[in-house]
Amino acid sequence: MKPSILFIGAGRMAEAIISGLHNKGQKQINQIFVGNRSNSDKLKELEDKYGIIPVNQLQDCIDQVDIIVLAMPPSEHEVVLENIHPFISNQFVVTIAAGMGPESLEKRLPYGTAVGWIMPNTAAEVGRSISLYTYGQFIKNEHKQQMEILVNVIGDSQHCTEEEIHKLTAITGSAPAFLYQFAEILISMTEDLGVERKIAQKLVTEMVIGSAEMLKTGKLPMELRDQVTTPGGATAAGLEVLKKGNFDQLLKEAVIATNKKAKG
Ligand SMILES: NC(=O)C1=CN([C@@H]2O[C@H](COP(=O)(O)OP(=O)(O)OC[C@H]3O[C@@H](n4cnc5c(N)ncnc54)[C@H](O)[C@@H]3O)[C@@H](O)[C@H]2O)C=CC1
Ligand SMILES: O=C(O)[C@@H]1CCC=N1
Repeated sequence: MKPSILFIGAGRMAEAIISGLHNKGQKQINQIFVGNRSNSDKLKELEDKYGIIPVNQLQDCIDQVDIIVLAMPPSEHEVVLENIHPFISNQFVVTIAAGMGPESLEKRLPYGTAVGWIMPNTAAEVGRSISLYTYGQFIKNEHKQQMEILVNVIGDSQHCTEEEIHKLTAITGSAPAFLYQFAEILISMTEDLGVERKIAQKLVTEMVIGSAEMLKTGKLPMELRDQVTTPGGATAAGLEVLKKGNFDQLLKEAVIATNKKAKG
């Protein structure tokens, strides 16, 4: 039987997964219910775009669903799990929140509840997330199939341990923001050189896409960097500035700070 899903939280990440289910998962799922803390306009928008069923009282629909996706901020998990606890029978409860692994879900749900954790990224919006996922201890085959539906409609995926996801949250979940920061600076500098914003954005975007395609060939980043860096040439002068400014160390510190904050 095709599973029905309840999303709790109707933000950016929930919409990206709902959109993926709408576009690619229609044949594999039954109904999608969505509940939000506030903002009924957002639920109406999702209803119009994807045909979801808006939910006012979560407890009214929990017994109609097979999967519950927790798509609200990590800080809201405690209260939401306490509220839904009495209504959980045999639903598969999956969180997408940073720092909220299966262990913390199991502690807050009835003993024996099947739980999972997905760490997606915002490229889910275009079906290109690399999503990390893991399970709790009460998982059955049907839950693995349900997890596959969720991760496959938003891109590629990698099964990990809970501990690995804690450590990799910065790398696959947050580092897109680091890359966008990098792009923003280059675009802004290009504009400062007198290039129109639209063109500047195109130049930097195509440079990033081309570089990503090169990485996909399987060549090592070091090898690709060396290909760009003519000995004694222009790029070497730029890389030297990054080295002197401790770019490597700064990036490492950003990763460590992100994971520290995510784990709470
Ligand atoms: N944005 C990102 O790149 C990623 C986000 N995540 C996780 O996804 C989750 C959602 O993040 P975003 O979609 O970016 O945030 P968002 O701010 O766009 O969405 C959060 C949604 O949760 C709702 N909400 C808040 N408290 C609630 C409650 N008590 N009950 C029901 N709904 C409630 C809000 O109204 C909002 O619709 C977070 O837990 C975050 O850690 C995970 C990976 C990447
Ligand atoms: O910033 C955050 O907390 C979330 C987790 C990974 C990406 N965004």
